[in-house]
Amino acid sequence: MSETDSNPETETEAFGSAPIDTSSGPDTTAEFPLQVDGLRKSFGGITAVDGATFQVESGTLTGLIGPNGAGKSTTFNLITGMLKPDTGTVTFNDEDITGMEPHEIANKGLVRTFQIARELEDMTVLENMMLAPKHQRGEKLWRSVLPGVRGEVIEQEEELLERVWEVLEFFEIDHIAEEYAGNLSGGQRKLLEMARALLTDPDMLLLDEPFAGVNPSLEKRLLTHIHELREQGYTFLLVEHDMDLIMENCEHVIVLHQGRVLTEGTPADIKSNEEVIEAYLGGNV
Ligand SMILES: Nc1ncnc2c1ncn2[C@@H]1O[C@H](COP(=O)(O)OP(=O)(O)OP(=O)(O)O)[C@@H](O)[C@H]1O
Repeated sequence: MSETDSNPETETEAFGSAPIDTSSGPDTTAEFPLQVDGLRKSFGGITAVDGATFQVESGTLTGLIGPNGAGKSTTFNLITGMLKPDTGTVTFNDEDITGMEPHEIANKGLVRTFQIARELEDMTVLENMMLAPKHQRGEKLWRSVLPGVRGEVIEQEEELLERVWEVLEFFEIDHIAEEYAGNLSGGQRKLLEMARALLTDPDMLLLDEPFAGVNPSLEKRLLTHIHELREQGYTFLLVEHDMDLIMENCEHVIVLHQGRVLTEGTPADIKSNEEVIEAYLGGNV
């Protein structure tokens, strides 16, 4: 068992991550890269998402909240192509992406973090990074392997490796590059998940409860990285149950209730909104 796994205190090291090369950062120009319009999805008799309409402004950390069963996960799955909507549209960077496959949507720069799959637990952090799905846009890192151009392939691998280390350093997990993913603590896994997502050169990241099971010091570190990336122009949509965390970190909050947007606004607006309080208490709105 690794030192980092057995001793969570090692996660409390000081902040100060390496700067990341923004030349491969987001290149979106849309003011509202993500637009969701009239999204609806039913499962048998249950309408999970019922006409959700909202948009996310570029370069913001926007929170998507709502009581249990409000439709947050289903909305995420509809946006990222894991589910197809019954009606409604999802637009990303001014392109209609409704009904596209998850990998096509990821290739467009809209990426969600994924838990480290079981089969990746027996691989090191570095191997996990090397196996992360690569972005095809601009073919920056991962052009197809053409027979007879060995030099070019080696060059691309070196380029990828350089980028991998850059991202590992940014998330301050370069020192555990040789550690097996299965030995990581909950928080370190989350950092690796986000590092893998960043390697795909996204414009926008969808984070579904990224702080679940994360100790407070690593939570702070994750948040620091998210804010740094946001300042570099990345856009975030965050589903999170911890209301204090949402209120302290998001500049805009969208409240889902019974599959549709109940209200949205600044954290201060949301905190004092009677309808929101009632929705969370289970009252009728
Ligand atoms: N695959 C499915 N089949 C049947 N019902 C589903 C399915 N997925 C979601 N639902 C139902 O749709 C509604 C919305 O669920 P969803 O998971 O999207 O809400 P949520 O806001 O993410 O909830 P939570 O905060 O509890 O995770 C719930 O009533 C849920 O039971």
